[in-house]
Amino acid sequence: MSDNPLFNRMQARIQMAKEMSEEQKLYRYNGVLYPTLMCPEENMRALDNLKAREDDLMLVAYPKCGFNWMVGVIKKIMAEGTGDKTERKTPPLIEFFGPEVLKAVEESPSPRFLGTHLFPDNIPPSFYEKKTKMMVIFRNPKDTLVSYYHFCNNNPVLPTVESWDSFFSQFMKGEVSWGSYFDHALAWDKKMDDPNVMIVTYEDLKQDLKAGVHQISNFFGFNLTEAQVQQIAEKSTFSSMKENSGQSHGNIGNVIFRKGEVGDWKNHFTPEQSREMDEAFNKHLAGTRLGAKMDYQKYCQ
Ligand SMILES: Nc1ncnc2c1ncn2[C@@H]1O[C@H](COP(=O)(O)OS(=O)(=O)O)[C@@H](OP(=O)(O)O)[C@H]1O
Repeated sequence: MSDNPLFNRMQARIQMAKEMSEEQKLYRYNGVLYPTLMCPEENMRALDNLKAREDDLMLVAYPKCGFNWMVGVIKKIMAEGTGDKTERKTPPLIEFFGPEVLKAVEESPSPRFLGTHLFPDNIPPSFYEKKTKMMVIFRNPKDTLVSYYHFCNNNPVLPTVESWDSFFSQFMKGEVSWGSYFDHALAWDKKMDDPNVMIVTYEDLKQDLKAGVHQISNFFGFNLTEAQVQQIAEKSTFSSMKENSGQSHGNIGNVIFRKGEVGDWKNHFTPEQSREMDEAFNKHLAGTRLGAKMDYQKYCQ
């Protein structure tokens, strides 16, 4: 037993997962697949009662697009920007909360840091009503798929993947937890003019993390010094976050912080699968602003 109740809860869920069949590990809520143990129906229903605040910081990501990376970055920005360096261990995913945690979140002081993998239309409406600032991180679909494949293979609360080929097909059909990558991307593309939404890409952040930290802190209204930005960027590299992942995430840390690279898809995709993804990208995202921002040709071809 760890002295961190969150790690213990995760361990308990892993134990429960061992007693479940593979089919039981996912269920559908409003037509979309979710992991049964992490976001049961009770959690999803409880979200109807979550009241957003104007000064909440909201992080949104389709699974495996760099959510945990940005959790690290935003926590550090908040610590520097507010001067409150208390280490908060609660993972900010609102769909993992459940009624009890939600109650505590309702009572916690501003600014609150929240996050989600939910499709934009399934985020509680009060976030839009309150004009809460939402930062969205996207990653190229080929590396996202590879990262998702490894995550499913190594996370006992998710169904074990039968094979690379079968996971590839499931992802392309949107038959994975939180639904279709392309549906998420298209929905966010339509919100790119919203001044309360900022979309960043994993690849741009890999290229220049310092510029990214600047951009993110400005978006959330924190005016950091050059030295603070520099220090946050240094502590948020893949190697430094992986090194600290036991502390920050417990046993699952090694699974989340796997490789942290752009282009690992080249080690997994067959030429045929690569073509299939290119076609899907062209069909859904070519000609969109988000599609252009992703620079698919540079990172996926
Ligand atoms: N600091 C840093 N720099 C670069 N890349 C990083 C960093 N932190 C996490 N990662 C990589 O992000 C991938 C995990 O994505 P998520 O955190 O969104 O996963 S989750 O859906 O919330 O479980 C996963 O990608 P893969 O390594 O390709 O699997 C992580 O390694």
